Amino acid sequence: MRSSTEAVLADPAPIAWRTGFADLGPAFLTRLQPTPLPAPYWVGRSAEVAAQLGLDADWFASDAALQAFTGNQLLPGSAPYASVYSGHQFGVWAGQLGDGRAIALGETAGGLELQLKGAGRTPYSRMGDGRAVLRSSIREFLCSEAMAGLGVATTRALCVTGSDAPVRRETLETAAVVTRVAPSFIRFGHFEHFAANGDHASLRALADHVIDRHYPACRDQAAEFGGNAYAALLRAVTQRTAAMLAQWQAVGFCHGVMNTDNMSILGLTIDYGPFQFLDAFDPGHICNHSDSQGRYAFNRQPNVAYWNLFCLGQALLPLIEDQDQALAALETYKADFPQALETAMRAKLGLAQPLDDDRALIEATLQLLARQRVDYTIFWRRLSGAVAAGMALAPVRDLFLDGAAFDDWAVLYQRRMAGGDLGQAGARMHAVNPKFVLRNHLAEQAIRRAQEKDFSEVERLHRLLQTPFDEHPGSEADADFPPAWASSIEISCSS
Ligand SMILES: Nc1ncnc2c1ncn2[C@@H]1O[C@H](COP(=O)(O)OP(=O)(O)OP(=O)(O)O)[C@@H](O)[C@H]1O
Ligand SMILES: [Mg+2]
Repeated sequence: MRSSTEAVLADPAPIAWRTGFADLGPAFLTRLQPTPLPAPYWVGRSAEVAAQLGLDADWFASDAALQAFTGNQLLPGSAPYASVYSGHQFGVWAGQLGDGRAIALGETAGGLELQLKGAGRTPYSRMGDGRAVLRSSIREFLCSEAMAGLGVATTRALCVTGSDAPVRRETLETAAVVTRVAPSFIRFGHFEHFAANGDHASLRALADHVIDRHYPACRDQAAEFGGNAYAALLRAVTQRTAAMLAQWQAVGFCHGVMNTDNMSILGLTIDYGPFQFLDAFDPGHICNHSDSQGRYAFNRQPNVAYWNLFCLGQALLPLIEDQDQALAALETYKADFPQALETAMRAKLGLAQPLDDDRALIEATLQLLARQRVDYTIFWRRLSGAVAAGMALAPVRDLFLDGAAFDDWAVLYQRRMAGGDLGQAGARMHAVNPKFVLRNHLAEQAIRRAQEKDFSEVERLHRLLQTPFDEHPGSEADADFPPAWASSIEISCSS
């Protein structure tokens, strides 16, 4: 390892860069270098993300790549920076935050930003050490890629590297760096920052950048909002956020820290901290051990997203100028989210053509699952198999303690499915109801092995979760109920 990040890798440059967010200037970011970590090693790598970036496979396996993605050597042409944002945390204005441990390497010519999470202190670190621990980095890597495999809008993870450098949390842990990839890492909090400071010129520059780069159609849609493209932007972000929330709720994903600084302007899932995929279906489940009030409980997520969008709307108001236009843009959430969720749930049930009563059937299904705390993922997968086998519901019924309640529901479901092609319905259901999700205990097993320097479980899970709708014979244990010890796993904001 070289002692300084000033050292530049030899040609040929593995990545072509273009200017992007960084062009907005010093009000938005601070140029700086990642802080090196000693003797890094690979923990996990995504060939799929590497291919999206057009990385040469041999180079991606090289020591040069290992050093670059740990922040130990600069990639040619990269000009790293950390950006400033603010935000509301747990419903309270938190003031200035910013990339306290994420350092952007820049934007590729293909329009993807690369960011090292855990690459050292920045001017926005406040009391933090700028680092991320191996445990949370593995969770972020695996979950980003698992969400992509599920078809959920998300930032991606190229790789994780580790180092034996100690990092203090509740106990002494070791450092790791996740290389994240997304078209943009701009958050609602970036807008809130400039609005709160009354810096409307920067606010406008940021909004124009986001429209030009990511939402060009908003210029045309401005006509619907009295010529105001920023109101069209607010509506577009609202629509994407509604779509993302419907995906989360349908797949049983609990984010855990839906602060406005963790809301992507592109409607991507960002910041994999105390997240959890539901095991037993408990609508009020709180996955973040630090969330004592349950603000971010599973069933509150859709409303929190709307609350967060409202904060974004407030921040954009100096540009939108007309409060009614802003409210009209936000209003779309109230129709879009339920509509998107209903579509997703109908697909999970295998219903091809929508009928008026579907909403009632969906509600009855979720209430039944909630009352009996049935495992969410296993229920849907077994139901898919049961339908494919011609309504052979016995294995699904086995999941319920109160069989009579299941039978009552089954009458409704069978009536709804009558006359349809069950083979086709089952096939459709298998394509939307995953067999595998990154349950906490699976991540935990991979983490424990990785802490012993055995990264095979990270690799195995990563591969499995890329195609979570496939059967993967031999991986039955990964699709099974969580073991008893899983309920004792405590996931907090500490990472
Ligand atoms: N160890 C740390 N050192 C410095 N800053 C930190 C650290 N942990 C969190 N922060 C900062 O605290 C704020 C809130 O943290 P939060 O947990 O939401 O984000 P994060 O996990 O660091 O990163 P991201 O949102 O980029 O995934 C952010 O400004 C973040 O950069
Ligand atoms: Mg965050």
